[in-house]
Amino acid sequence: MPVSRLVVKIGTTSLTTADGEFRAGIAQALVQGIGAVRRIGVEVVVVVSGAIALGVRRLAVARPAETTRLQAMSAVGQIELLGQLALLFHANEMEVGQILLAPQDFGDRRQYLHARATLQELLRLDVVPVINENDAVANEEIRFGDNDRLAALVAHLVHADLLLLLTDLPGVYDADPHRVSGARLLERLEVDEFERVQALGSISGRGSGGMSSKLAAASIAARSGVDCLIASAETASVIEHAVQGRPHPSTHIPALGVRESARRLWIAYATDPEGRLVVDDGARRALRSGTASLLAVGVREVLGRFMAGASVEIVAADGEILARGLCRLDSSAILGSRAIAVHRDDLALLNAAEVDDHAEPLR
Ligand SMILES: Nc1ncnc2c1ncn2[C@@H]1O[C@H](COP(=O)(O)OP(=O)(O)O)[C@@H](O)[C@H]1O
Ligand SMILES: N[C@@H](CCC(=O)OP(=O)(O)O)C(=O)O
Repeated sequence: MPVSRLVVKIGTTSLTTADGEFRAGIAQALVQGIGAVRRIGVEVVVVVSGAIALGVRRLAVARPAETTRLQAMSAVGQIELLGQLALLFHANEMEVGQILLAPQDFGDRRQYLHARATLQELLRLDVVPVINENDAVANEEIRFGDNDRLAALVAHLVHADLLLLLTDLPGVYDADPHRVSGARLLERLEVDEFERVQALGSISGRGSGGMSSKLAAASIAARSGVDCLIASAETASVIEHAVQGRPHPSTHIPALGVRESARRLWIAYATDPEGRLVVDDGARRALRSGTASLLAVGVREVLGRFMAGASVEIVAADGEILARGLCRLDSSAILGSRAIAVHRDDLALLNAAEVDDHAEPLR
């Protein structure tokens, strides 16, 4: 299928050196690639990472572990990141507009519609939207923690045809090549084959997601009806090749023929569960039907302490993970209650092959 709208995500490891310097050469090549595909009519939305790494370098401190300090680093580095990128875009005769999104924006319908309207307006004005996570104000508990998922949710938001995740390796391997010698690149991977991959977090100390967050992003994309390619930012003409077919080497994760709601994908892949509900067989069957809410009477055990509104994992007694959802009750109020624990609107089944009655048809 020809690509008319592309979301390209460029990771920290591509845009910064190990010392936290901005990699102007790579950035310049990618901006030129974006210019080239725009000239053949492809609309492009860019998601970038690297604010924290640049901020750490600017303030000449060690990379902090503490969230508030990381957020402060991001506030400093974001200015440099967008400043450097804006210079490159302007030099290549493109206008850019910055959007900082928080994860909650995908859980709140009004915020979601606001973000979508602004993005659409930027595209109408022929401006390239450049997005990063709004680290400085993101809620610690439910941060994305990485921009891969953010990019995938943005791909859903703008009805992209393709999500291109650019990183430091040519794609997904069966194991992390930085840790396992002889790891093999997987050229094509279906969402239900992810167990073939030993995907681990980043060890670069700069990027935060690693390959596991890229696979989560690919799942979101697939369930949004969007194809996903994972490739190296250093592959020559990678953006041009991605819209014309595919770059070699790369990993292609094909779209599923559904478009689930963004809110559901946010619940499934971008919230951090604060507890677990172990449910009985009747509740498991009801959940599997895809149309039922989880009633508190079907919950056998509650693990963890959380307040109403928290994200929870829903598991069967044999340990099978069934779903994620936002629980309407405090953890202490579930057992013995006859109320709805997780409403079907706040529930996301975790099996990609599920039938989703809320799925919107593809456009
Ligand atoms: N199965 C895998 N295949 C490829 N890379 C993997 C795998 N598992 C873990 N990784 C790690 O993911 C890293 C890329 O993620 P990350 O450092 O977060 O980059 P980015 O900044 O581009 O998001 C790779 O450098 C690699 O060490
Ligand atoms: N918002 C953060 C993103 C960190 C992050 O997700 O990094 P990466 O794994 O490289 O996409 C930043 O700009 O530093």
